[in-house]
Amino acid sequence: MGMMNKKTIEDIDVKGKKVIVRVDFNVPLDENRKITDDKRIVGALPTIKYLVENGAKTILVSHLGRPKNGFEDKYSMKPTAERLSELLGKEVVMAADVIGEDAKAKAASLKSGEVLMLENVRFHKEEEKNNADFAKELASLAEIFVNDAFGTAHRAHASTAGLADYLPAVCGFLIQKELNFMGKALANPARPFVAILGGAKVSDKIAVIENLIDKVDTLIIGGGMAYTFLKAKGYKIGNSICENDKIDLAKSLMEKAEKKGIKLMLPIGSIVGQEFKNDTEHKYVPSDDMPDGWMGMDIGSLTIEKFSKEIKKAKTVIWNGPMGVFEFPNFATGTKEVAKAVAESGSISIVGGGDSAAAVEQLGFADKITHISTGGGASLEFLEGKELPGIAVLMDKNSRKKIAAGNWKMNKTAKEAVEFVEALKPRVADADAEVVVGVPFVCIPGVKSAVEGSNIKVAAQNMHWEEKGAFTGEISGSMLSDLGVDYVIIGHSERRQYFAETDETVNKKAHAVFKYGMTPIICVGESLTQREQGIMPDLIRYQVKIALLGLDAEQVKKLVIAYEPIWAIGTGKTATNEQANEVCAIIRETVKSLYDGETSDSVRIQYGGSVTAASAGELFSMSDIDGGLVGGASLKLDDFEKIAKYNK
Ligand SMILES: Nc1ncnc2c1ncn2[C@@H]1O[C@H](COP(=O)(O)OP(=O)(O)OP(=O)(O)O)[C@@H](O)[C@H]1O
Ligand SMILES: O=C(O)[C@H](O)COP(=O)(O)O
Repeated sequence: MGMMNKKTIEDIDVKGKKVIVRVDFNVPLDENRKITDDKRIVGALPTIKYLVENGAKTILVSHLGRPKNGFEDKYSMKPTAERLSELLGKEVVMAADVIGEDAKAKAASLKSGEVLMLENVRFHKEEEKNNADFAKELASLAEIFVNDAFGTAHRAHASTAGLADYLPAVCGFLIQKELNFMGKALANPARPFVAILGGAKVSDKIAVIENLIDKVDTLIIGGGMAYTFLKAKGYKIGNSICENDKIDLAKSLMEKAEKKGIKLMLPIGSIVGQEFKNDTEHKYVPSDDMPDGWMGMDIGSLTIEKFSKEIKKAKTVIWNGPMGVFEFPNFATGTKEVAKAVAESGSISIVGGGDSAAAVEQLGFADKITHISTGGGASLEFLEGKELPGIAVLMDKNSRKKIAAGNWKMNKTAKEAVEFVEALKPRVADADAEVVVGVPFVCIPGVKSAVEGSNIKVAAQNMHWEEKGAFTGEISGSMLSDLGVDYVIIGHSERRQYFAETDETVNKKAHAVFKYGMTPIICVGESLTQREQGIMPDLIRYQVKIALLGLDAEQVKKLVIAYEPIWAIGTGKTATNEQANEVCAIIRETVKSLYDGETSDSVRIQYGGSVTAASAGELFSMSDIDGGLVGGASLKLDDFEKIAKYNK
């Protein structure tokens, strides 16, 4: 999940800021240094245009080719700057160096909305060494680092990873797209999930197979690596490409697939040739009758039919590696037909890898593929489940720990409360969410000692803001903190409705809760009438603003805000996931407008209102919902356990 929840350029304020963007402008050039394929420059346009339109001072950095001796004109980024200028319809300033005086001067004089292209970052050998001083020099040109070069994200170089040691790091739209599609396909695929692996050698794709075999429903294996598997099954494979030292591995992978009920499909026949060249004599042979002196160079028509049938049933397809020696026209049919099947499957289709991507593009299927990865090796390593350095260094979007807080309201005697939490402890010991029980005052001492040493926190359901005095029936902060209370729920709609709680008293209480070393859970929410009148957004913003008045950013980062639509409390009527998330997002946006992005990213916002064991999982996975304030369901062991373990 970590690899997918990364901050993007939309999560950071770029206006007026110097933003260094690692792009992948490693484009092919002909002998006259003319760009023969500008798709990588085109691919970076959404990010660059966003930065220009949002007033950033954009500094682009990329490598081109493999320069070995410092500056060489043939590796200059100049042609890419000129092409980008044409595509943007505006000037792109070209620096004469990377971290030299010219680059520094031009970066310093950039105005909002302008774009500067640095020279080839690989003119400095420190780039690929990820030399810290070099990364620091490069970082000194800017205030924010955006990585939008997925193709080099598997490399820990200064411009792809080192910059993040000195600058806040987010991703651009290209990398965001890679993470969304490939990350989601691997983490939570629509099923049936079919992976198609091909290419030359098993050794190139072992890690992918081992990572995918636990995730897929069907694994289709073609290309050269299929023959190692066929040999492992006891078939003769003639002169077909084979890695004899991988036979046992192939056997164990097939056994594992069998045990896990994964369908592992191999060619049932091949187009074989006598020599490894296009115009060699070739014919069809079934896999169980491969003659000596011949080598498998493509999958046969029956296999194409079998693979295509399986692909057409898929809801998610990942494909890496051609089905045959695709670069020879006589042996390209298998790859073409598989590309066609993937394009026509209507599945969420992801194609990674140089040849596979080339196949779908050359065949005109590119627009029917959901996502064609821009990275060859990078997408392979992503599919292997590896952490890519250029992604790992980016700031996490949402590292907020979910919180499952029970609000028992006026329920359970002190004895019943202790019995309940004693039973609850083992059930939630391995919960990923923070577990809190909001108990009546009289239960606090007993519950506090019962939960000692466990992961269960204790909340009070209210508190007075004064330290002490003539407030009959009230409880002060010092009394609660003396009992070791962790959280205090304030501003609950029932207290607003029955006990004259106001936004102003909520604010006073919030300050008092912090004063005594505890953390407030501040409730806000609208009535059905207010929602129907369309005043909910302004009301929520108002309630949040008054509640937080005078609190500093550090305090707000710690506290919890609970969105509780009054019409959903105790009614069995839960807000939809979208409704709940929409309001939580309004609350987060309000916090951002009052403080800053870091504070709004840190504050936890939970939903309350008829949360159940069944609804918690999806609710808590919404982007702006960080857990739940749970009434009725928190009084039932099974339900509250399931809510606390929302993701298991
Ligand atoms: N039956 C076969 N026998 C020998 N070589 C094969 C066979 N089928 C495919 N190949 C070779 O596989 C190579 C491509 O494999 P590779 O794994 O690089 O695919 P890819 O899609 O480019 O993936 P990536 O970009 O991730 O490396 C081609 O050069 C092709 O000749
Ligand atoms: O504080 C609460 O938990 C809310 O009032 C929700 O109560 P409910 O889950 O019983 O609707």
